[in-house]
Amino acid sequence: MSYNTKKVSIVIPAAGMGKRMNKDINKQYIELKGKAILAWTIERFDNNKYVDEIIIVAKEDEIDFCKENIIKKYKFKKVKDVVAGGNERRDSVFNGLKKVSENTGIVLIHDGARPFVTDEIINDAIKEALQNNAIVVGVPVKDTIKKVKEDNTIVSTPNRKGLWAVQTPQGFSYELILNCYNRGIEEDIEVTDDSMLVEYYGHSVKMIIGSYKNIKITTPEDVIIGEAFIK
Ligand SMILES: Nc1ccn([C@@H]2O[C@H](COP(=O)(O)OP(=O)(O)OP(=O)(O)O)[C@@H](O)[C@H]2O)c(=O)n1
Ligand SMILES: C[C@](O)(CO)[C@H](O)COP(=O)(O)O
Repeated sequence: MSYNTKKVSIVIPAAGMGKRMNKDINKQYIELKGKAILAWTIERFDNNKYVDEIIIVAKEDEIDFCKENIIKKYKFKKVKDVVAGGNERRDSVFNGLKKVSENTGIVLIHDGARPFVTDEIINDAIKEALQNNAIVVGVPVKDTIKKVKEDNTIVSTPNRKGLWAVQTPQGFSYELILNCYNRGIEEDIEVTDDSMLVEYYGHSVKMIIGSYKNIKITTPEDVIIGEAFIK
């Protein structure tokens, strides 16, 4: 599949500190069933028939380790480059976007810490991004969500009906996401995902269904869960 005969590129931010994991190794390199989390994640995209290139964003001091122990070890074919990340996820994604080939049509941005993404979700994200220019993957929340003040006083309880837990991949036309990132970084807009920036600049973004298994490995409990259903 191509976007008007243009490429489908993937940016995988994997340059975080993993502070909430509270381990002495970066969570991307924790192994599930003997394989690093980041390797599982990259493999999903390297094996996808529509993906043309992959850009990995790693911590500056982990680039060589990543190249040797992940990219070379697992013989990934589509990884074009491993670039240095930044202080925030936003900065890391921007560094990755700048390395994407110019003739790219669609970019999917996917957390390195989400190794459970399926080929079906990837295909759906590419297809929907082709049609809608901007999409995010998510699932309807299962718990009641409350807005709480710093003194733990409950402010409000939004209607659960319209609330979704957002995941990745998040997919965009390359021109759109690069333009929003150029502006957002320049204006120092703080975001926790990529879609926020596209929404901030007034563009419509479509939600598509992901999977409750497409979790982000964030805290130690997630490793226990992940070990159970990685495959
Ligand atoms: N400066 C950063 C921060 C995060 N990420 C990546 O973005 C994804 C989602 O971020 P998160 O789960 O928050 O990772 P960390 O920031 O490492 O976690 P923590 O907040 O616990 O430190 C991860 O794959 C992480 O490696 C990144 O590339 N660059
Ligand atoms: C992008 C994301 O995974 C969507 O849920 C999430 O916002 C990343 O947040 P983090 O704090 O960088 O893990």
